[in-house]
Amino acid sequence: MPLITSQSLFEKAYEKDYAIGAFNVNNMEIIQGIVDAAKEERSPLILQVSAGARKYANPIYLKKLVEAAVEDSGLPIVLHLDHGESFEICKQCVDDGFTSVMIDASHHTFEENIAITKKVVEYAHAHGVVVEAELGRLAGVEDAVNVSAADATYTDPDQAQEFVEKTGVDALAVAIGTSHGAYKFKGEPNLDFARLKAIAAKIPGTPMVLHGASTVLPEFVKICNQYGGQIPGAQGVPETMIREAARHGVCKVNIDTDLRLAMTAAIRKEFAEDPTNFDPRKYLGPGRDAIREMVKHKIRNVLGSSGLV
Ligand SMILES: O=C(CO)COP(=O)(O)O
Ligand SMILES: O=C[C@H](O)COP(=O)(O)O
Ligand SMILES: [Zn+2]
Ligand SMILES: [Zn+2]
Repeated sequence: MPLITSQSLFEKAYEKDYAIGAFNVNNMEIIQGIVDAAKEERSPLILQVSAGARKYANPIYLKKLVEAAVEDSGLPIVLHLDHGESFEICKQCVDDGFTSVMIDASHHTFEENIAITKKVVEYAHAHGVVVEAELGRLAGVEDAVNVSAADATYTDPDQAQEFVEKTGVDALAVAIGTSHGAYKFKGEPNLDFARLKAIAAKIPGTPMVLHGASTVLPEFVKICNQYGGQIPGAQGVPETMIREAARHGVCKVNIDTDLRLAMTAAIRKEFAEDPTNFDPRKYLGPGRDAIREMVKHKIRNVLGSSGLV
C-alpha cells in the first residue's frame, strides 16, 4: 500500500466520533515504535514531520524511513508536514511526495492567513495532496516560534466559517486552550468546549485538528525526574478531554511531547540502572519500546482508532 491522504480517514472518524493520531517523527526508532504500535492495534496512522525534524534528520532520510515503514507494515499511513510556515516549504513537501501538508500562517493577519493558505491549497490539491491550516494561535514552543500565553488567541467561530469557505482547506487546526510542550496549564486544565462546538456548527463536515494534545502522563514525568531529569510542574491535556474533543469534530490529534517523555524516561532509567551500557541499541531499543507502548495506549484507550485496518 502506498502513502495515502487523510481524506477518507477523516470522513469516517468525523462520522464515528473517534480521532486519528498524528505523531511527530524524528528518527528511525521513533518511526518504528509508532508503526509497530499501529500494526498491533490495526490502526491507520499519520506520521508528521516538523521543520525542526527536517533540519535534524534531513528530509531524504525521513522520507525513506517512512516508505520503509509503509512497506514493512502494510498500514495506511499519511505523511504530513507539521507547521509549514510558508508556501515554499509546503510546495517542497508536496514535490517531495508528502500526502498532506499543514500551512501554519496563523501568525499573519486573518487576510494574509487566508491568502497564503489559499495558495497552498491550490498547489497541493492540483497534486492530490490535502491541506491543514491554523486559525487562532496556540501558546507554547514550536521550533521556529515561541508564542507567549498573552499572544495566544482562541479561534473565532465566525472567522472559522469565512476561512474555510475562502480557502477550501481540508482540515482546520483550532485554538481552544491547548498549547505545545510539557507545560500546558498552571492550574486546573481547562479547554473551551463551548467554543469547539460553536466552531463545529459553523463548519459542518470540516475535520478539526487539536495541536498540543499530549497528556503529559505523570508517571513518565516522575521516571524522568527520578533518574536525574528536571521537568517540574509539567502538565498536559487530560485524556477525557481528548475523547470529548473527538466527539465534536476533532479528527486529528497531534502528539509529540508524550513520545519524547516516554522515550526519555526509558533511556534515563536504562542509563541509571546500567552505567556500563554504552551500546546505543541497548538504550535506544528501550526508548523505542516505550514509544510503542505509549502509542498503543493512545490508539486503544484515547483515540479509539483500533481495529480499523
Ligand atoms: O501539536 C503538536 C505538534 O504539532 C504536538 O503537541 P504536544 O506538544 O502536546 O505533543
Ligand atoms: O509543534 C511542535 C511539535 O512538537 C514539533 O516540535 P519541533 O518543532 O521541536 O520538532
Ligand atoms: Zn501555529
Ligand atoms: Zn502543533
